[in-house]
Amino acid sequence: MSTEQTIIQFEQVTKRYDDGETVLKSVSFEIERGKFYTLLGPSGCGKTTILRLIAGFLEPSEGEIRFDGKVINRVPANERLVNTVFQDYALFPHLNVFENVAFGLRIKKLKQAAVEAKVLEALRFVNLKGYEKREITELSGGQRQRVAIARAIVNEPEVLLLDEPLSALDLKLRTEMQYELRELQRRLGITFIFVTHDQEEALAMSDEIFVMKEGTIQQSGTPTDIYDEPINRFVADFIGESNIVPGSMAEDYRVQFAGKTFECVDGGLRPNEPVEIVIRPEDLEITTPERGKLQVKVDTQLFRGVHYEIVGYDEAGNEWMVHSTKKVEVGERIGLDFDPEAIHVMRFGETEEEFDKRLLAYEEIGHDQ
Ligand SMILES: Nc1ncnc2c1ncn2[C@@H]1O[C@H](COP(=O)(O)OP(=O)(O)OP(=O)(O)O)[C@@H](O)[C@H]1O
Repeated sequence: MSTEQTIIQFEQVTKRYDDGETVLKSVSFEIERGKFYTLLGPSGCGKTTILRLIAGFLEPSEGEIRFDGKVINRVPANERLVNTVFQDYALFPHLNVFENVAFGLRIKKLKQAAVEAKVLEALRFVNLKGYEKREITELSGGQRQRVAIARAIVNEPEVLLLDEPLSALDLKLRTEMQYELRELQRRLGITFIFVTHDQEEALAMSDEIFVMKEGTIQQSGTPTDIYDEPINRFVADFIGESNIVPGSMAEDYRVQFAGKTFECVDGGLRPNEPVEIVIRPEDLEITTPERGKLQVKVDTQLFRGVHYEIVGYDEAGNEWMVHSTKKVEVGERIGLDFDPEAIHVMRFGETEEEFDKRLLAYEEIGHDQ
């Protein structure tokens, strides 16, 4: 359902390239004004294709793209209120910082005074005031990145598209730029659509994440929704580390796995229905074998700085990874404790729509009782 807040809408958009390959398969979503969105997924899943469709560099094969409620399938790129920051920044090496940022304004034939005012303001926004005369070759990777952003925001777009803009930076700078970009988006108040295949980056920066696989959106939601309630194995695996083990539903609030029955908070599934269980490594607590809900033999232990990463096997042969500040011994038998809330139950083959429907129906029943 589109609302006043909706700025971009994809309705069953399919994209086939000339070689016949379908790279987007009837994708529908909505983007709201003023939020930070991330398209997250492995290489080749169609993230850049979505950005290029929004920017107007590509036309959909089927379906409709709307901007502010109007269909824009055939509106040329230069008439869209959208700007793109490319992965390689695409700066002009023969122009200095000022002229790189001014480029789009000069094409629009703005007066010199207006160009100066706008360029200086854009440079101030990205903390590059005083760098106007610098050559592009005299800048660090992070500074080039900021010039590319200034060049995009100087046109006052309503939507900024960012295609893996941090991938060329080293880890430390990348983390700094994540904060800067997030902060910049808040200050500008415009919509950012950011592409990455790095799940930590997506979790840290976004209001909403679209998790993609093979030309489809598997799940969309806030970082906590997606982390805590992944709808399937692909999403659970892609976002953070998970223990995923086979099980079956006993009844509402009770699930079986590793040969035992456990209390959980999930429901709305058929009794005996086969399911997959997700428990995050940080939700498992190490205790004695007698006190633990699960008994596990430790196979490996790695020191990861803030915690130990411990991997062991239960008697049914399931692998369990635990993040703990406790040190254990390889070969030791330990107990694992966890809250019913830590168990997340996934139904095989469930789509996002079916998942939402089930949750809603289940919550409504809960309220009536
Ligand atoms: N011009 C083109 N002609 C034919 N196929 C293309 C073209 N551009 C992209 N593709 C194919 O479309 C699919 C999706 O590509 P896309 O660039 O959208 O993926 P991506 O998720 O952005 O990947 P990456 O993270 O590697 O950039 C890929 O299989 C790719 O090979």
